[in-house]
Amino acid sequence: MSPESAPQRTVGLREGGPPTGVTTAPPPDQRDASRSSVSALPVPDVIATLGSSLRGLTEAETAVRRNRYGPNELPGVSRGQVWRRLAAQFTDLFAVVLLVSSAITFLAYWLGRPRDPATLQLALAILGVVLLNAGIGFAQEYSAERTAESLQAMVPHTCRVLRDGERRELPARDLVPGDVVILEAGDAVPADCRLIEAQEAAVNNAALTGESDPVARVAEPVPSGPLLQARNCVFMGTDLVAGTGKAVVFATGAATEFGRIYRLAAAAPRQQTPLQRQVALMARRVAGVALATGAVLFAVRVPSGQPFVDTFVFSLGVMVALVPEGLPATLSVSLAIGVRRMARRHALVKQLLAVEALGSTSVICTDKTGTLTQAEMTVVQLWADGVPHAVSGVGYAPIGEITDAEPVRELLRAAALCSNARLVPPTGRDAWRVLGDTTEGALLVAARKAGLDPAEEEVRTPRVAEHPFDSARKLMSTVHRDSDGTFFAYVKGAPLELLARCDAIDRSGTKTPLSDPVRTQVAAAADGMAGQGLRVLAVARRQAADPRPPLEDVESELTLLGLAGMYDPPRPEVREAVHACRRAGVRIIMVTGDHPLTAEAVARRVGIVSHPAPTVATGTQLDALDDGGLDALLASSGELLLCRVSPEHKMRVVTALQRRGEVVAVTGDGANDAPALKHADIGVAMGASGTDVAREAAVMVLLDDSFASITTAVGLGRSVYRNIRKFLIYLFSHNIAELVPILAATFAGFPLVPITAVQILAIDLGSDVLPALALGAEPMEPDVMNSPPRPRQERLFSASVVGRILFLGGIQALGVCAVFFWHIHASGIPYADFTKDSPVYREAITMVQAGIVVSQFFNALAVRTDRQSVFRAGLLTNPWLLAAGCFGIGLMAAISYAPPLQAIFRTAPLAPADWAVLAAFGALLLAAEELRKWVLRHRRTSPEGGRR
Ligand SMILES: Nc1ncnc2c1ncn2[C@@H]1O[C@H](COP(=O)(O)OP(=O)(O)OP(=O)(O)O)[C@@H](O)[C@H]1O
Repeated sequence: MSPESAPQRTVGLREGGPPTGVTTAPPPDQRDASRSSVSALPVPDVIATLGSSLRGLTEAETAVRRNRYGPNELPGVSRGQVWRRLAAQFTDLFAVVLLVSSAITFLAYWLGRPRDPATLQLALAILGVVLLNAGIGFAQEYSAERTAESLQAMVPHTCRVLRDGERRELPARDLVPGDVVILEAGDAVPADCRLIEAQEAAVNNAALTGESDPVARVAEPVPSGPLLQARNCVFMGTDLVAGTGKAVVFATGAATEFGRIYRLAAAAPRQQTPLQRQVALMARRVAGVALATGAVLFAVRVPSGQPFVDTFVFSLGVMVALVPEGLPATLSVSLAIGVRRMARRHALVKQLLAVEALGSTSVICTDKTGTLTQAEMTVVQLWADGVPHAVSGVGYAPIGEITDAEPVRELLRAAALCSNARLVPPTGRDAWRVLGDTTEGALLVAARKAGLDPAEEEVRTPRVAEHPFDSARKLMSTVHRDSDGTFFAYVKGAPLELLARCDAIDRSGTKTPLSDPVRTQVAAAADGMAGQGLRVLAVARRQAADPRPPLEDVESELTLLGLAGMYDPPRPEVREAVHACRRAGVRIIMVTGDHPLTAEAVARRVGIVSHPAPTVATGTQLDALDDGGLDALLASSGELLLCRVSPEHKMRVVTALQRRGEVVAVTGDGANDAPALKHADIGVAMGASGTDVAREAAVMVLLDDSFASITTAVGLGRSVYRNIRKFLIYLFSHNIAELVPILAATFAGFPLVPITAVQILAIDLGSDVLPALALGAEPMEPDVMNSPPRPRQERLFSASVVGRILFLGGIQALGVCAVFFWHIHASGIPYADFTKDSPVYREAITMVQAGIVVSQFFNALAVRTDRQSVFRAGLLTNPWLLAAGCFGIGLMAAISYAPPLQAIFRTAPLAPADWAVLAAFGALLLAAEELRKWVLRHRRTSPEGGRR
């Protein structure tokens, strides 16, 4: 190969990085060809192809390549996004409306003759609102994103590299194709590499394949085939779990296999959550109403001879008053509180709005192993030579009783040889551990209980080839060289799948043809174990003609050695969580790769199944159904188990459920679960055992992997939604109290406004914010899981919510109109004689502002319950709310009495009798609400459907 052609081939091995204009990426077929040739070429040729050498690259060459291929980073973590996110805060509809209003007000101030400082104040105040909201929104999103980033930080920060023949430690992002990296057990692989040296190397490919069993790696060339299966390649995001090696990098950053999956997952559009949709809709409507009202007022006042600029600023002020400024911040803070509460209960939510979607979750599709069970397998039953044998002992400690019958020993010897897990003895006070797949770990434990030493067996009959486990085939096989030079293949896997590939059975060491009655007997033995909730594996053997037989040859004409049944205890907390879901009308569908009988037994143990005959469908049955059939299956039964399914089935089921209008939460741990996780309303990944690709695709990560944490999160999600509804009613009702007096004054021909825009902003951003936040942080109500999930179509602004806003806002508006006009009329001054500085006018507008603040205090108490009396719920149960209300009244008192604030707000000091009148109005509001709730409680049905 000529040196000039080398870099060209290298480019062909990656897709990311900035274009150079020197060499272009070859077409996909050539690219794929060069990718697979990486594994097929002898070491010297690979190194030459990649334009490198055994001494690594030179510094000069790496500089050129870094420029050409860019840093070895996954897309999406670049800092540039931060600015885009910040800018996005200003493009939301609230922000745009407010920014335009502020700009126009500035213009009005500038053009005004004389310039009115009140106009400038208003412009600045509106701008302040936008900046404040954007700042809060950005800070929250950014911190949530940082959490997500740190979760997926699996690409190592540093790595050891040979450069100019010297060993160096470098940031992993500096790696380029052609670099030679040095790997040791425990290292995360920093890029996609071809091994050029390997001593006993094994990797854990869980991040890419979802299978956590360590697989052996070699440096020799292997036949071309799927790159991910090449035994001489190691990939970014995976770990070297044993041995050492040197490897030459052939793909970095986005061009790696991990990068490809990552990009695929990122490309699938994330579903909008119900609240996102509703808030967007509401924002549009409110902005529309605000604009229309401003325009109407302008149109009414200009012909009546009011100064043009004044009228314009006044109309704008009303418009701004109508936009609920505090809403976005309150909404995010309330959701953030939900996120924090969930994190405390082991559920880490990556997106704020997912908190609320959790609250409307109507179906949870859950895995079995690890989520419902403890993922701690113990072989408790064996079946060999036609006889069942019990195994005693618990956990991974190889202590327990087992028969020493030869067929059992041979069964366990084969199972142990065909395993990649490792058993780690306790160090200090911790227990025995399994490194790798727990199913295989359990088999190793059983082998040791039978007196076998798996390591010794491996030395006596070394492994020469392996066909790793995959959940579609449900089998794994290895080929070994026996001491006499013959080759044997050992295969283990799901009983039915394996039995179909057997034509003989081992009878006391003799190969006997597998007759149909014996086949039935084996299947019955497997079903018997599965029926007890055991995970069952069959083990078989065959002699192999050569050391590397193709898969079809290895996994055919096998001799069955027996069955192993392992118990995985249910998580103790799951039963109660399942019960809570039942009460809450949340359907649970178990989706598992395991045997239907095992699945059913486990489902019964944790309470998912109580019916004598639940609906059980296998992956094969799902394949036979068209979309209509699948819809019918999902509609037909409450208790449904989907068994022997693949991640593709999971995706299909999620889509079908969503078609039926369900809000679906789905769990997943493998990389190939990513599409289903992304597509679901709530993708739930496992924090302890899942892959990072799954964690990236999911919106929620369970730190403890337990199903119970999903249920808790659903409860908290519901509670957040209720709280959001409370503060929406609270915030919107006072908007009516602000708007109605303005309209009343306009239509009554009063020349001035009963409340100024700056006063309104003081309410919206001063006295109202803290009570709204306190409402958003109300503790979870005990009955939150007693009602069915909110229908997906249910509007946040349902008829009952809008009705309540109008009811509460109407009473407030009546009150403030009454105090305003009573003040004005009691003075006896004609309307036309009022100016902005008339003392009576200043008193009247102070009364209006204070009237709203005081009635909002009572309003906050009233909205805490839907139907129940607030006195029964306890007036003091949310002390933050009382404190926040008192703060608001204190702030209002300062605005009324402190001279500097009086100057800004044009207010006047109120007399004690004035406060008493306002308090009486507030109490009236609370009494009216109590009456409404009483009527509601004594009617048989209510739109709130039995809630508090
Ligand atoms: N390491 C393994 N080697 C061989 N066969 C295995 C191995 N692990 C599992 N099996 C077999 O394949 C079947 C399916 O396993 P798989 O891991 O795909 O299920 P799963 O979806 O992860 O199950 P769960 O829902 O319990 O998490 C098992 O029932 C078992 O019979």
